[in-house]
Amino acid sequence: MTLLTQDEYKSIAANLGLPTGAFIDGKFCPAASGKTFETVNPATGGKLADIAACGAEDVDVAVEKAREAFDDGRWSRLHPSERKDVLIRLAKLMTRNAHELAVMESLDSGKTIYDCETVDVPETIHCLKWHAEAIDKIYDQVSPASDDHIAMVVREPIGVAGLLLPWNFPLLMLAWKIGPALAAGCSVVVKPAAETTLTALRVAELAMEAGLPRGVLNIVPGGGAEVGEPIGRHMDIDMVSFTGSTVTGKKFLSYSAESNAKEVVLEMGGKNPAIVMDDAENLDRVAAHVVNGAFWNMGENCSASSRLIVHKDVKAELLERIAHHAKQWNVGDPLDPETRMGALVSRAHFDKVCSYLEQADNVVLGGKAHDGAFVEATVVEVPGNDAVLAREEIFGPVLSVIEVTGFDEAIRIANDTDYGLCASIFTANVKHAIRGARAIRAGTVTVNSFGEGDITTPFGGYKQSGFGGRDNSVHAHDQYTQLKTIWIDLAEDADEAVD
Ligand SMILES: NC(=O)C1=CN([C@@H]2O[C@H](COP(=O)(O)OP(=O)(O)OC[C@H]3O[C@@H](n4cnc5c(N)ncnc54)[C@H](O)[C@@H]3O)[C@@H](O)[C@H]2O)C=CC1
Ligand code: BAL
Repeated sequence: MTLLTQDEYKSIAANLGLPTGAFIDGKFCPAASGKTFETVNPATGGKLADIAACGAEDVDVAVEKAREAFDDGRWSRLHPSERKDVLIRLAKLMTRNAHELAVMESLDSGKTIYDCETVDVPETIHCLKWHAEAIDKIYDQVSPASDDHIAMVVREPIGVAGLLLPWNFPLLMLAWKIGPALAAGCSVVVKPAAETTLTALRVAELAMEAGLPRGVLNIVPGGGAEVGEPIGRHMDIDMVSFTGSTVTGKKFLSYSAESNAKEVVLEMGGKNPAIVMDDAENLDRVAAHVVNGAFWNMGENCSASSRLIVHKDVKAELLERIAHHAKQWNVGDPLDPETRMGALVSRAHFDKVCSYLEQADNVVLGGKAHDGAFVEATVVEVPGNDAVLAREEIFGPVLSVIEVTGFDEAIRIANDTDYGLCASIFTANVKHAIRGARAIRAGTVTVNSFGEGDITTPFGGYKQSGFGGRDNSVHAHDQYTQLKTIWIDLAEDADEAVD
């Protein structure tokens, strides 16, 4: 991806046509109530657009249209390779409109244009392509039944899926959900986070241009109580896949139990440890990974390494090197391609992060907040793992440092959390690396690096970080399909028939 100049990005921003309606049955429409809500650029506080503020009535229409599309087979019963072709056309259209999508994403969320151009947009496109390419290569099975029977085990699309998105990776989380759901043949009703609705609406428009039949992809903007809960409680939605906070995620279990027992997949919060042992090689490289893990996307990342669990013998040197690397994470105008840390997503979230900064007694680095929802890369030493800053998901650029004296203590502290999304361990000792990776109760453990794996590896959490399934990889496909057994009797006579 070739980056443009700040002026060129500003010019794209000034000329953007922003989508503002709900997207239902292949077209934009106002909310049934006629209400709208403002979406703002968190870096400036300026209004970007008034978006349709939908409610339960709009969810009902979107589900009805999604169900119609699913039942008549206009998408669900296409040959998988035909679905693949449409999704690949969508990926190509997104590539053609990549700068526009990146600018829209940056304006709406405060993310840096650098990340939008180099990560969010290309990974979104890659994700859609990957699931499209996979779909005609995942085979059904014939079970090893006796000579008198043949049994087929087939995967069918689950039906209408409700997809609930967070604001920290608006495009990428859309792709993580619609990629496998649409490839599998489902119809979907998407609720973007109210803070970041624009790019999902634009993708829906591009999907129509790519040839996706109407009714298959519906986007219903609005608030959690107004749109999210009606999706969770809807009697004609077959499953929901949610990414967001643990508090809200858990509500979907009640919604499901109190409605139609729909399947629920939850990808929730994290308080992810980065363990650095005294034998870790190349502390400079380790520091670069720790800084990237803690501050990338302003720490607004469920997999952010927000707890540094470091051996006392290397702590001083590591903190020095962290300070050196953190200086490169400059705060600035998100549309400047040199900026590495943009604005937090909203004034409300900024206030929440600032309230944590106020509780920090021993700030080693940063600690300052600036108007326009900007927070510096911050490192805080905490007295132990019981400190609020070590336990709660801050979702901002704040790294809490906990000192330990040995491997077993490091693992115990790493696991002393309600969460279990990701973890990393830095050590040259192969036994510690493997024992640590096995002992840490988290869905992804990286060794000598920070990361989430990639599209080929499943992503999701243990404990209160996840429930019911995984995003990414072929396993994501499981969420959006169900298994059916077709049992065929081949017996010739009555005796064999009842065996
Ligand atoms: N793990 C993750 O990826 C994310 C974690 N968070 C954490 O959550 C905190 C709060 O951020 P929020 O935006 O409020 O996250 P949230 O978890 O409340 O929002 C996620 C999605 O759920 C919807 N929602 C909210 N309340 C709902 C309800 N009662 N019923 C149904 N749907 C509902 C939202 O509109 C949004 O689309 C953040 O400070 C951060 O700590 C936020 C976003 C992503
Ligand atoms: N890091 C991808 C998932 C999330 O932050 O919500």
